[in-house]
Amino acid sequence: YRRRSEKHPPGPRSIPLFGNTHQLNRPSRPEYLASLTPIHGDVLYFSNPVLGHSILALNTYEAAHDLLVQRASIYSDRPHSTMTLNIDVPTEWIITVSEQGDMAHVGALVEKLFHQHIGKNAIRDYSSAFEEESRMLVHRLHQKPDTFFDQICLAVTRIILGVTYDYRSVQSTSDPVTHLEQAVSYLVQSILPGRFLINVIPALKYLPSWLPFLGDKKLALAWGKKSTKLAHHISYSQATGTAAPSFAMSMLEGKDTDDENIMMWLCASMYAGGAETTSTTLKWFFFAMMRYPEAQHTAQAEIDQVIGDRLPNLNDRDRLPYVEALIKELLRCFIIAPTALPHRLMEDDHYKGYFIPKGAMPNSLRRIVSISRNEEMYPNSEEFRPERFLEPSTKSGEFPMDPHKYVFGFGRRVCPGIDFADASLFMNITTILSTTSIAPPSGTKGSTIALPLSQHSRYGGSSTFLKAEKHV
Ligand code: HEM
Repeated sequence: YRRRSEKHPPGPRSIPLFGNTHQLNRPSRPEYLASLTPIHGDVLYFSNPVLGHSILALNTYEAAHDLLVQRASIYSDRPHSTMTLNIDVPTEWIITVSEQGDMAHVGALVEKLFHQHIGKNAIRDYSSAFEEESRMLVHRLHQKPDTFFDQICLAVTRIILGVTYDYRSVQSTSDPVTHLEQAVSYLVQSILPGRFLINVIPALKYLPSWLPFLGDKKLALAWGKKSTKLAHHISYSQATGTAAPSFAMSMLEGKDTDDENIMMWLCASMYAGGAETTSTTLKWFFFAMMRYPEAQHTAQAEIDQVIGDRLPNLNDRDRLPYVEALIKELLRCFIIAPTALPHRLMEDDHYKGYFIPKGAMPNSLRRIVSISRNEEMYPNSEEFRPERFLEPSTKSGEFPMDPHKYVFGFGRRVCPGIDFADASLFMNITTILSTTSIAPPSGTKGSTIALPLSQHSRYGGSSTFLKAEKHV
């Protein structure tokens, strides 16, 4: 009775009994949410009273910080996903979606081991690997510039598998290991709140998949076949990489856990969390350099002046403020995880006078994108302008917020690979810029990249990238 009489945050009109979570199940979800914000404000609520399923969209940095960071102790769970379990994703993949309750000890291990092995201090240990891989990438790019998509995937795969398993045998873009990102994309889609009916009504998994409304189950089975096939390659690489120091090796030798399943989860999470995210950001980098040649030239001039003829290394970072600003602008403009991963509220809560029930998913629906397009913080936010991070933003007199503060998520589930990703982006971008000019394919004009920034980058993500790629 209490729960019914309390007021939830505002949201669109709901259907009696069934609420309105079904309204989110549409391909144009970000656009739909954007259209609701001016009407209902920055915290939107969607619910399904019958199934006890509710989703909270947080569209400002303040709201995301207040709930996911300040109240992290109750907002750090992950929702259960029947779709994920049903697609038969091998258990190694599930760490990123594990609920805190029964997996609390794993959550603590994630924090400890990732921090220890890929945190700020540990990155220095891998500096030569980052440098070597970025140089090899440039070498391959110069030989086959038209295959840059594949070469980026190969470079990112090699560095992650190298650091994780000391597995360095992936030599070519035809090695199926470089395409594991497909499995990751299935996993990410399978946990999106409201995306699949089977996540809302788990019992549907017991019904035969030929029933007309069970498309989700059929899809899950089809995805499952593909993911399992791809994930076998991870086990293969794990079996071969044992001699030299690596993330896997130090876990095998350490005393933190002797549960091999957990070790596998943690290792696979490195790839699951780090591969597609980093490679998609690098692909957007190529796009940005073609579309904004002036930013490319300014960065190259800075590198030439500061570094001269030698190749860059991680120690050069502090002396390259424009390159640093360019990476921030890349992360801000091309949000590759626009809705991040969903969190789950572990007990009833109140925020700004509204009641939020236990189990609600304060998903980052649109929050990351909407924060990055805040006009007060980033005037002319649709423009790609690295300079904005080198000067105070005109209205507030302060420097604009560093996108690292929101692009990698919030609170206890914040991306543990943030320093790793940052080092990898810096090394690849600086090495490419110091040796290579990026231009649209010869025979075409720069203007053939017809899409204005706003149309293809607003909602980011790799699928959006693929749409943009066709136009390029
Ligand atoms: C540009 C690169 C990257 C971006 C934009 C990114 C972004 C994110 C985001 C938004 C989340 C969800 C945070 C939340 O729920 O609040 C996440 C989680 C995660 N990321 Fe990253 N990430 C990147 C690179 C990496 C790398 C390089 C690794 C590892 C080597 C990694 C490992 C992970 C893991 C394991 C999680 C799950 C953490 C958990 O559930 O507790 N990520 N990342």
